[in-house]
Amino acid sequence: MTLAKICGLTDTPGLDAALQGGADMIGLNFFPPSPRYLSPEAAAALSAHMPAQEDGAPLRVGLFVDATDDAIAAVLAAVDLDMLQLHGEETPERTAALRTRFSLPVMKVLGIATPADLDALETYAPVADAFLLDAKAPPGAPLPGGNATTFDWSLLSGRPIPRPWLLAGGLTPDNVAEAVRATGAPGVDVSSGVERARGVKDSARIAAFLRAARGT
Ligand SMILES: O=C(O)c1ccccc1N[C@@H]1O[C@H](COP(=O)(O)O)[C@@H](O)[C@H]1O
Repeated sequence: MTLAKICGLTDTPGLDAALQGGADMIGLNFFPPSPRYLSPEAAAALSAHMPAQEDGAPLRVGLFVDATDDAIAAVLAAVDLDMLQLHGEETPERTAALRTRFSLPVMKVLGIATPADLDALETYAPVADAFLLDAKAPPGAPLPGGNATTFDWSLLSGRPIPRPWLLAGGLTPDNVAEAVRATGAPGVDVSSGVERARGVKDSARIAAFLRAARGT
């Protein structure tokens, strides 16, 4: 079954929809410019609504963009995370250092627009536990992700991905089944596509996305 991550949750109705729909991972956004940003305290309050890990809770993934060690440490002092999502320009060396420093698995994000962008898979494979393949942010976009932009999925065809991976970028309840069919992605990640306004999650769209992803 296709794994599903709901990213950028900010409130309990959205979290409840993700839990009830059987999300495998939830994303907490710690990039201050994002409309989905959570302070460490807000993330801790939201996380308190999650069931215990032994009761089958989804993995809590912390999204960071070129964050300092201190910023990540401040988050981890407030809320338990199961994985770090690195959505910035973190080098392989920085990725390895964060993985070691915080003893957490790391999902490195690669922005994809051309076949050459996939060459980074080999560079990061020794230091990343998983990959997230997202559309490269359009020029002038205010954020490096969360822009509701798809990329040309055919770029992935015939390209082995050397770690577990999620497909992201412009996914919605309406296109996720086709995205999985076209790419063979073992998992999918969504933020904008399950919102009713920028940064505001919609429970019905979360449920529909998870149904559609599950059906694949
Ligand atoms: O969602 C954000 O605000 C965000 C900010 C900075 C970096 C990444 C962000 N979101 C991630 O972007 C992808 C795709 O999002 P979308 O579904 O196209 O909106 C997803 O991995 C989010 O985790």
